[in-house]
Amino acid sequence: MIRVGIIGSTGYAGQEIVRILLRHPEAKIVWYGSRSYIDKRYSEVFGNMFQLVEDICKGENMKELADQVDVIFTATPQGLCGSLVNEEILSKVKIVDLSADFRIKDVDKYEKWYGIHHESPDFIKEAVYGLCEINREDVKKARLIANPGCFPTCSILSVYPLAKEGIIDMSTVIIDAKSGTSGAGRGAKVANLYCEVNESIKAYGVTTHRHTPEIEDQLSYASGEDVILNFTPHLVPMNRGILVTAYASLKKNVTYEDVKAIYDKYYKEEYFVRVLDKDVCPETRWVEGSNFVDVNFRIDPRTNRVIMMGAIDNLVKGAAGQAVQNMNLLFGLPENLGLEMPPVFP
Ligand SMILES: NC(=O)C1=CN([C@@H]2O[C@H](COP(=O)(O)OP(=O)(O)OC[C@H]3O[C@@H](n4cnc5c(N)ncnc54)[C@H](OP(=O)(O)O)[C@@H]3O)[C@@H](O)[C@H]2O)C=CC1
Ligand SMILES: CC(=O)N[C@@H](CCC(=O)OP(=O)(O)O)C(=O)O
Repeated sequence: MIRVGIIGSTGYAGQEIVRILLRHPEAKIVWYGSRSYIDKRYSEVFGNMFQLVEDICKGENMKELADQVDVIFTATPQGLCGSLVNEEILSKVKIVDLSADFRIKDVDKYEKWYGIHHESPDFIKEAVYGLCEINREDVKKARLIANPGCFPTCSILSVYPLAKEGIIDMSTVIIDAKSGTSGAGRGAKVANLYCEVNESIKAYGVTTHRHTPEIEDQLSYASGEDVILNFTPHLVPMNRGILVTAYASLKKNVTYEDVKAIYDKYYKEEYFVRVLDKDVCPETRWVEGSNFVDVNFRIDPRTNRVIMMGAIDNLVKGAAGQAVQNMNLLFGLPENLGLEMPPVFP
């Protein structure tokens, strides 16, 4: 049995790890970490866990935790995992970090986009970017996983096959994305109050969103080019879900069948990536509560562009589900163990 500690178990991403691992046959949570609810019963914080979790929330104590568990999930704000990691800890325990601290290889770029000082830059090189569909073999050998961001997960998986095969002009890529409000976390912020969000949609972080360099880096590795792109997220009045619509100019004449064959080449064997039938557009409602990524595309012959689309649940494939997928690989388990829940609807 894998012993699990979760730092940040009382946040949206952390509670989703709890929900998933309660049904995982090979994992047991032994540390429910919190900052604000220390000594409170976990089920007092989340009523859905009443009579399911009897544990009491504990403060963050990395040293003690590393002696008691096999893997630590850090579902905490940017900068925290970076301040906790060191050689002693990593020699005892594996870490799956849900924040962005180890996702961007260039520390100056990280510090510029996130506006914080990185406290353990020496470990950035070793960290593996945990997008399992692309980096599976490296994840298996890792000690420290940088769990991808929610927008990047959906954006990269939507565009990756065509970037990798070189059939799109990477200088023309535009990614338009929408997210439900759980993407912003459980902390109280005026911008996320019901009246501020309900019945409205807005773009935010236009030209400055911190997921831009993460997406650019990964699509640069895929295409072999230095990718610079436009990424514009929008906040929509729903709890969960991310929808990506990405645009790029085609470098050559291709048919539906040509492009479909490329998506199939990369994703046919991928349990969690569902390439939808012709002309079916991904919808967040069809992936909610699941670890699936639904993708599809359409060619627009009038503009010679391809439109690439994807949908995920930001808390599952965009955070906790992907983190558990990484845990499974780290411990030599089947990748989809404990993650086979179908989407919920309605
Ligand atoms: N929400 C999402 O869709 C996604 C989130 N992520 C990433 O996951 C991480 C968590 O996000 P999310 O769950 O949304 O955020 P929340 O604000 O909902 O939760 C943050 C968690 O971190 C804990 N925490 C905050 N500061 C500290 C500290 N100094 N020491 C220990 N624990 C602390 C909080 O504890 P307490 O509640 O006790 O105060 C809480 O459990 C972030 O890095 C985020 O970027 C990644 C992908 C998607
Ligand atoms: C709606 C909303 O506010 N979403 C968040 C997504 C943050 C997130 O998921 O953070 P990671 O970088 O760890 O993926 C945002 O745009 O900042």
